[in-house]
Amino acid sequence: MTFPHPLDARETTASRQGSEPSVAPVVVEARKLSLVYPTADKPVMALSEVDLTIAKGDFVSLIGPSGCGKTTLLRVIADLERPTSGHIAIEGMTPEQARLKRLYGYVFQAPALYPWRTVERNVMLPLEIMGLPKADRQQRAREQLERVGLVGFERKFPWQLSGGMQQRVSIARALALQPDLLLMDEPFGALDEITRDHLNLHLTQLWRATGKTCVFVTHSIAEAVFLSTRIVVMSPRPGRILDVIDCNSLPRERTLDLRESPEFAAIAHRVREGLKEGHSYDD
Ligand SMILES: Nc1ncnc2c1ncn2[C@@H]1O[C@H](COP(=O)(O)OP(=O)(O)OP(=O)(O)O)[C@@H](O)[C@H]1O
Repeated sequence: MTFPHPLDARETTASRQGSEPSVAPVVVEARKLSLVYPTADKPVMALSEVDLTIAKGDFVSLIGPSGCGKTTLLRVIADLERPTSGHIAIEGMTPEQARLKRLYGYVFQAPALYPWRTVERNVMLPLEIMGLPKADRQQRAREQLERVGLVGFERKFPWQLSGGMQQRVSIARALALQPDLLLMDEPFGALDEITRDHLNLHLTQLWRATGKTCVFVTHSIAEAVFLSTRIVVMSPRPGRILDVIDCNSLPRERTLDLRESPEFAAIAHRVREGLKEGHSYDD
C-alpha cells in the first residue's frame, strides 16, 4: 500500500538539471507510526504519529534530544520493535519480510565484535550464518574491509585496533550482506572528534561509492549536516517529527572544509532552531 505525501515528490539530480524527471523509489515509508513501551511502572510513549518517507540513495539523519525515540524508530525499521499503531513498509514489505530478506545492515553504537575472532572472521560471521561457502565469505569480507580502509588488518583481533578501526570493522560487517539499506545508531558517538571527522569523511565517500540508502542516528548537528541529504529533527518524547531539512544545497561530494561554508551554517542553524523549538529546558 502506498500513500501520497508531500515528501514523496522529491526530484533527483537529473530532474534538477533539467533532463528526464524521475523520482527515486521509496525504501522506507512510515505513516502515523506510534510505539508505546509497556513497562511495570506506566506505559512509555516513545513515538507518536511519525510520518516519514526515505527514498533510494538518501542519507537521512535522525537528530533529537536524548530519549526522543531515534533508536526506537531505527529498531522499528529493523523489525527489532513492533509499532503499536500505524504503518511501516521497507521496499514495500513488512519489516519482518525485509529482515528475512536481509535488506538492511545494522551498525550499533558499540562495535559489538567478538574478541576471539579475527577482524576478517568477524566480518565473515553473518555470511557464515547465511551459509555462504568459505571462499565467497572470504572474498566478500576482503572487499568490504578494503572499502573501509582496513586492508592489512584481516588477521588482527578487535582488541588490537583503535575504537575508530573497530567501528569500521562493524560497518564492513554490516556491508558484507550487501544490504540495500544501512541503519546506523550513533556509530561514532563514543569516538574523539578527530577520529569522528575522519570517519565522517570516510562514510560519505563510502555512501557515494555504493549508493546505499542510509539512516543514521546522531546527537551531533555538524555530523548530521555533513553526512545527510535530509535531516529529520525530532521532538522530545514522545518522538514526533518537527522538521525535515533538505541538504541538497550542499554539494554531493563533501570535504571537511565544507563545514566553513555559509550553506552549511544555514542548515546547521535551521537544525538548531528546530531542536530549540521542540525542547523544554525545564526537563
Ligand atoms: N525496551 C524499553 N522499555 C521501556 N522503555 C524504553 C525501552 N526502550 C526505550 N525506552 C524508552 O523510550 C524512550 C525512547 O528511547 P530511545 O532509545 O528510542 O531514544 P533515543 O532518542 O534513541 O535516546 P538516546 O539519544 O539517549 O539514545 C526513552 O524514554 C527510553 O527510556
